[in-house]
Amino acid sequence: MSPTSLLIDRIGELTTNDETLAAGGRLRDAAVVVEHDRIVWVGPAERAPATDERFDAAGRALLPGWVDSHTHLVFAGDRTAEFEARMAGEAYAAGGINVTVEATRAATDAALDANLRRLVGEARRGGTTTIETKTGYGLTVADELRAARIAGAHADAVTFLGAHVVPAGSDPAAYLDLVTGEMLDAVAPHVSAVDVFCERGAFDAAGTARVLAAAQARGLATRVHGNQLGHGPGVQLAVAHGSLSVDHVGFLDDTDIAALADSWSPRRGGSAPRGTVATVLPACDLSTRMPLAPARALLDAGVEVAIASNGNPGTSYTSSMAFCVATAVLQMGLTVQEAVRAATLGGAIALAMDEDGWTDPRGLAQPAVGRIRVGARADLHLLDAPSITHLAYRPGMPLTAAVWRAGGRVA
Ligand SMILES: N=CN[C@@H](CCC(=O)O)C(=O)O
Ligand SMILES: [Zn+2]
Repeated sequence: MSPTSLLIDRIGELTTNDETLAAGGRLRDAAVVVEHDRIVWVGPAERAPATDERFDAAGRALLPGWVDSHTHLVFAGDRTAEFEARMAGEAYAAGGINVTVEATRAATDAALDANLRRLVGEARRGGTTTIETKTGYGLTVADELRAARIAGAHADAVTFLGAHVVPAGSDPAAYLDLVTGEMLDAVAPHVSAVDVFCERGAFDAAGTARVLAAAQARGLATRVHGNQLGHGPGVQLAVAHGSLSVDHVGFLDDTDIAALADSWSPRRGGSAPRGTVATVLPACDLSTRMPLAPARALLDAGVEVAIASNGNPGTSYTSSMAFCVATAVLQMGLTVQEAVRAATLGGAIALAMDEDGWTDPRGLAQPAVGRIRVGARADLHLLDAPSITHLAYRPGMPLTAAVWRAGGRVA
């Protein structure tokens, strides 16, 4: 029996993120053919091959599904009161994390699983087809292990964030020993990367370096939450350790931007085979009333930038990548094309997952998502709009018309 093939045609504007297909990666009056979970043909609609099924895009815009490379969705409880206090003028502090830790530890496996399923479902309905999520609200060996297992049932990539904060009542030195030893050993088989919150009130430079080294010793990729609440050593440590991404990047000086840019320069020194992605989190910047990360300056310097939701109950309770893209355009000075690329291919480069879902700790895997081209996973997002420009031109409007993930319709 021949495989079922689906033709999506009459695409008014196709954003591919593939410069080899067209200048700027955009095609007009295009078509895409999907077989099973893969894209098998991309080109002008009038040359499309015959297929078993057809979907009429009716002149609307098609783009890759969002790749949300930074979320914290294994949690229980909510932090409405903290948010209200912040909107009344209180500053965000890392300590609020412990409120969610307490609620998460008290929750049943079933409750955590149901909440994660709900949030991933919300994300999918908004066009997200690849999602990373982190542990980090358990902070005991058993609770982190359970978070990693539950995360693995719903997310495409799972990151260990035992080094989120030192849990209330723990000795900082003993906790760092635990995170880099027994906890990491327990969680390692269930995660593809290790993250650390390098910030005042969380982990300092020495602690961060220890976490990154321990992860690398176990062959795991690394990421850093860096420069979120003030200037700090997070960006420099991430680059020095060859981390796949450093996320938040709100407070950067020229040397931070230069270090990130150098990491992507073909002339760079050091042993890391590729650069560190700067992941900006616009919804978080707004929700914490922090300055928006300098995404424009990062792009201008030649840094690979990703946009992610940072979905979590404390600093960014949203999974809307469309909102993040609109904010990046309207407030951070990106063009719509730059923002869409950062929220799709940028995230895929940050995750560095190959087609089997394996994360290359050195970041050299060719991402199977984030692009519309032959061989890519068929993760497609149809807008109820003629172009991606409408994502920023009509901010806040429900523009997702259809979503396919690995060839299957999910919204
Ligand atoms: N910065 C550290 N972690 C999260 C916040 C977690 C929380 O406040 O619950 C973040 O990325 O913003
Ligand atoms: Zn985060």
